Amino acid sequence: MRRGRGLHAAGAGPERYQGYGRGLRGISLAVLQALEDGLEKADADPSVKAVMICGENGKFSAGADIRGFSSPNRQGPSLAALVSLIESSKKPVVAAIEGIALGGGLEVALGCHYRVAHVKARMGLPEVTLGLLPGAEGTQRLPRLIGVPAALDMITTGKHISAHEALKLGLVDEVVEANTVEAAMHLANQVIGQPLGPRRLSLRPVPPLPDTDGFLRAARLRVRERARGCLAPELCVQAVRAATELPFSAGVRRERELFVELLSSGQARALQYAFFAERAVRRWSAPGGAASHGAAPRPLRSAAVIGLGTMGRGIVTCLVKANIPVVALEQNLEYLNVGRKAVMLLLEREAKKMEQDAQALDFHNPARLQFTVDFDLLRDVDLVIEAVFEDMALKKEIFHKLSRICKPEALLCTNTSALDIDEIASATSRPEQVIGTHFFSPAHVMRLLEIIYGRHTSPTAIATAMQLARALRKVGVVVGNCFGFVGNRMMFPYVEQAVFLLEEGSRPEEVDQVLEDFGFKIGPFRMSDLAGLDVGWRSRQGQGLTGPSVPAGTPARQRLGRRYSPLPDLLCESGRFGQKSGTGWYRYERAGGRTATPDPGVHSLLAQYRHTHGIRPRHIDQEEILERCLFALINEGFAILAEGIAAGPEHLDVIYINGYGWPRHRGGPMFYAATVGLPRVLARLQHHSQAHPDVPGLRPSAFLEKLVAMGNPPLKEWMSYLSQQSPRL
Ligand SMILES: CCCCCCC/C=C/C(=O)SCCNC(=O)CCNC(=O)[C@H](O)C(C)(C)COP(=O)(O)OP(=O)(O)OC[C@H]1O[C@@H](n2cnc3c(N)ncnc32)[C@H](O)[C@@H]1OP(=O)(O)O
Repeated sequence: MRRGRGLHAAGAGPERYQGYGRGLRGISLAVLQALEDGLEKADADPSVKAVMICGENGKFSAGADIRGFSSPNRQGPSLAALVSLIESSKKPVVAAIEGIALGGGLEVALGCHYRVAHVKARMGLPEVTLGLLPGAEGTQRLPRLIGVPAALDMITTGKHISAHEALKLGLVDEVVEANTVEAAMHLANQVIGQPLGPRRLSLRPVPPLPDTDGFLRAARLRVRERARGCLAPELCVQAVRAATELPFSAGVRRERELFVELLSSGQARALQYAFFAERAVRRWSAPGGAASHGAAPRPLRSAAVIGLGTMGRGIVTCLVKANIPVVALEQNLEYLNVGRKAVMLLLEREAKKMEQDAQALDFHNPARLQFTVDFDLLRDVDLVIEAVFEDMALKKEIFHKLSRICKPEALLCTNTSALDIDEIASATSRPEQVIGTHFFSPAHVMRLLEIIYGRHTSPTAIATAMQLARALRKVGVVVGNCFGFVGNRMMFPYVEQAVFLLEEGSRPEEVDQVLEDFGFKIGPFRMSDLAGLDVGWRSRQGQGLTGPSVPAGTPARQRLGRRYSPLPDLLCESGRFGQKSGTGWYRYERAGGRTATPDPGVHSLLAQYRHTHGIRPRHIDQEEILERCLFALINEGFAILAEGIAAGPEHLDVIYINGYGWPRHRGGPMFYAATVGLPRVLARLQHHSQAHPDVPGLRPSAFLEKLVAMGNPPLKEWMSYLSQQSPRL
């Protein structure tokens, strides 16, 4: 609720109370105080017959100030008390909901006796995504208004719903296309004198279900399954259960207890950190001095995608969904037809998911989506995304062609997960226009877009790529150019450590279980099977780590002077490529099957391998599995920060949460390291590297050592301890 239009009284002439804070920054104490004062004044003033509450600048409220939850000095009027005050007003109170009513904002609206929403308004209780629950009595009022199933869905998912959905659910009384404030005032005038008792949600019973207990038990299991290890969804279910079992006031007490439990959990802090980290990475800077505030993006009115394999298809789909006309190009008609069919299938599915907006996709219209084998059609596009397979020579050939054909200002993007952006750019006459855009599979689903600048990439190109991320509704993170960039570079030591653990005595399913219990969606071996073991195999062959180019006489477990595990290569040599072939680190019901079963074939392969190399298997406990995998990944993160490849630890965390299945309620790997404490991370790495001196990835990074020596400063200060960042732009 914002200054100027915070609270209006309707009836004997509208009256205005001022002094309300800044809506999108959350409801401040000043807003709470002003609303309380305004309501008391309105109740005491006989000339005021009804009250209308609205926001400023077309936004009702984004809810409580999230930064306030971690402030130790939270004092002043409480939001819950204000909501009760609104509900108990003797004069009808109408909420005029424009823009957004989220969290505490929606709870204020639930305290009102009537709610009018603008047709474009969106409403929700997203507290669960911040590790909390709607603690201003929302878990008690919403089920009374819209019933347990719909309320539980909103509260446990935090999803935003449209005004039309809200009307269908009975959350709002009216949806208007014109002036919401006037419509609310009109309604307020109409209801003057009508009894308010039935409109006070705290006095209503919760609509009964045939088997409320069974419904809530099933819901609890569902949320546990959906958000493994995450507390908030489960406590949300408990709060709604309280609404069904207790009188309103006791339910509110229970809600408060659960809220306090969540607030003091580390998970709320981690989730709120993730919220702000995702916003912080929008402000990018690169070591040469280029930064988001000084760079304007170019318009993105049309795009082309080269290569219609798995990645290209997903990228075309997200461009079409973002309303950007696309030219999709393949090398020959045969591949083009296969790609076209696959893209159309994806778009049909997306259209079905979007239901009423499906028409808007309009993907049968050639002006929106065109398939071709003719490079000439790329002449006028604003943006090209090359998504062919990871072959440097092929990519360079394509970029050479693009630099001859495309208009000079076109942004030339390469979708690569590891290759050198500078080398690709060197094939063009305009390296300042070349940038890496690393999409994650499936590209139309995954939220992350890693944006990699090369030595010559211009600030305008970076700004335009960030704009692309926003248009595609993705989280764009700008990083520097190195092998594997940020995400994959940190992933290598994690997976490598997991494989060393197999050599020493673990089984794939044991390692996966530990990491899945930690909260990863899938462990490293299931993940490798899903991605296809042949992908890494080809890459290692290209690097000369396996295959015929390995010099004769190279020891089986040594490469380039360091320990190497050939286990993944052995699997591939025996035709185990993961899900696609029906066998990998696990066995599947058929080629292309998805149900992983521990495979005795892999167990005997491991036993044989250990025997061949004289390794005596040992029992490896969960703590060692977790520490060696996670701390190796985090250790690489510190090296990346020290090299200036990323502007801060938030970047690494946002990449891991959005692209690699890192559990959001643990805040990202670098936040996790800060939670564990850097001295402990360092001590455990030292311990493991002493125990396994030849295993790579465990020797602590110099930056981690430095931070510990400097007294373990808080995460937001880490970067100030780097003496110098390597200029990369
Ligand atoms: C016993 C004690 C009981 C206490 C009970 C308290 C119960 C109430 C709890 C709550 O209300 S928790 C908050 C619930 N609200 C939210 O989760 C909304 C969060 N915000 C958003 O989802 C989005 O910001 C938006 C509102 C949908 C707008 O998205 P958009 O992309 O347009 O803008 P952003 O870049 O995301 O935001 C702009 C700017 O505003 C900051 N911000 C937004 N909401 C809040 C907030 N609630 N608190 C503090 N700051 C907020 C956001 O960080 C951005 O800041 P900058 O990056 O520009 O600095």
